[in-house]
Amino acid sequence: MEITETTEVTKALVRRPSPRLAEGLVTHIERSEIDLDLAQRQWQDYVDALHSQGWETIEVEPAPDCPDSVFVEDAVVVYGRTAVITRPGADARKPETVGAEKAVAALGYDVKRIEAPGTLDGGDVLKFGGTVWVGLGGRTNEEGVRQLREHLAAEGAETIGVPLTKVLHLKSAVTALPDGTVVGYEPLVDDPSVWDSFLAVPEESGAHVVLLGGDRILMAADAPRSAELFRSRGYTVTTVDISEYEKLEGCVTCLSVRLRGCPS
Ligand SMILES: NC(=O)NCCC[C@H](N)C(=O)O
Repeated sequence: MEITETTEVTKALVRRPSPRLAEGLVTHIERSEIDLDLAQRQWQDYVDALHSQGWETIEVEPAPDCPDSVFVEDAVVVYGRTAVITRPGADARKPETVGAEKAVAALGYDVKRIEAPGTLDGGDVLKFGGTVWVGLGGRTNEEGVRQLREHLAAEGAETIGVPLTKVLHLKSAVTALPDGTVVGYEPLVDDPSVWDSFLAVPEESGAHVVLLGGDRILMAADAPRSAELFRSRGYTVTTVDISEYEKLEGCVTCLSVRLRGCPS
């Protein structure tokens, strides 16, 4: 879709992949070999796709010693003027928050933190229409949800914990279309009845959409039938190949943090 001059420019945080990417964690799938060169090209294509859709990207300082740091969404949850620095459930990922905090503080966000014994990964946090659903699975615990609820209540959000047993993060299972319909690949969704409006998609990565503004969405290239389903509902779909990140249980959602209403 052509971007007109009147399209709102929105910002997104991204973080370039670590040279140690291949050492990233895998939990629910078998480890397979990562092609680092290809991963770097795919990351650049992802960033280029955001630019082509009118987004400005801001790079969080690289964390070369953190293999999973490219999955920047897990380190910070942004809601309105509040940025909640997470406390990732996997110890290897805890140092990633340092750079994320610098980035959001520099942008003028009101910075809050998840403190021990709370744990929370940003990939577990699905926000839509004033409600925040948080997956309670391997990475996020009840105390993490309680602290997030407290931080986001000040922004008027209602935060709800939901069960998560089949995939790494809540947003590995479900995301929301621009009209609020929650999309998920049913074999991997614990309880679709949590959402009033749920649409089953035919492919696992069809469950992952990034909202680009208006009727535009970004999704992975390996879910063509889901893309067709979204097009038939009137959405304009951009696709990116993120195969190397999927080998580490990453999705399109976790490679950026979209900053609508950024303070600066
Ligand atoms: N939000 C996300 O879906 N993040 C993906 C994180 C993948 C990484 N290998 C991890 O296990 O933490």
